[in-house]
Amino acid sequence: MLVRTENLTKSYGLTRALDHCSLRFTDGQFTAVIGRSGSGKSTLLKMIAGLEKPDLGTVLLDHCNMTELSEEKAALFRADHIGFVFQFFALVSICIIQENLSLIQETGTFLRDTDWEKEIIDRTGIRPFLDKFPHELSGGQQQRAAITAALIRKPDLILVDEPTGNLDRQSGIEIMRLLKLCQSELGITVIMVTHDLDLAKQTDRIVELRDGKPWLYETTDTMD
Ligand SMILES: Nc1ncnc2c1ncn2[C@@H]1O[C@H](COP(=O)(O)OP(=O)(O)OP(=O)(O)O)[C@@H](O)[C@H]1O
Repeated sequence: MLVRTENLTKSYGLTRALDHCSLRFTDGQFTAVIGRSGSGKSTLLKMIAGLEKPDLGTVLLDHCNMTELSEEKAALFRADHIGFVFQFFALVSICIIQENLSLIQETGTFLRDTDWEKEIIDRTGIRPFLDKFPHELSGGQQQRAAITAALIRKPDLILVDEPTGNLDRQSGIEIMRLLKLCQSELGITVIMVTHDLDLAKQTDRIVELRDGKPWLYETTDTMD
């Protein structure tokens, strides 16, 4: 999915979180969004997902103008096209992992594809945990389950916020391997917010936000 933001501007009271932010994320590209705390990274993800409306500017996901959709239509579009992986895992705590995966498949217009479900469960390696509750898993295992949940509806875009923030190093490496697999083998556009420059350098491209505006870097010539 091609993602474009044009002049995206959003203020909260007197704080300008995004300031005429224009960016382009090519179809199938893995981009890291970095920047200091408060530079607007999470706000950018929320706007791209249509979770909040900007004060000014547009978000285009392929040919869909997210900023013009009603809340209901934006929710359906998200369910059909966007997968989310957030730092504090988006799993329902009172449901076992299998139920979590089923819940995700029951919204929007997605027709359940059991072959795909099996494949993705094997690739993320969570089959042994399907009958467990989230609290019975380690942080890395929970994050793998969250990535499975994000992938199970075959999204065109995955939005990731601090995927390895509270994980040990080995689990972090495993999560990055899975995210890279989403891009390289499944052709999904991945946009990942992170504070971790080592993670960012593993992607195709780094975008730095400063005061809600982009500074662009190519991965090969960044900050070494
Ligand atoms: N719902 C909100 N209400 C008020 N202010 C907000 C809200 N969301 C974000 N902000 C402010 O907008 C600015 C950008 O916030 P944002 O969360 O996008 O930054 P960030 O780069 O993701 O920060 P961090 O790296 O700390 O998560 C900050 O100054 C923040 O305090």
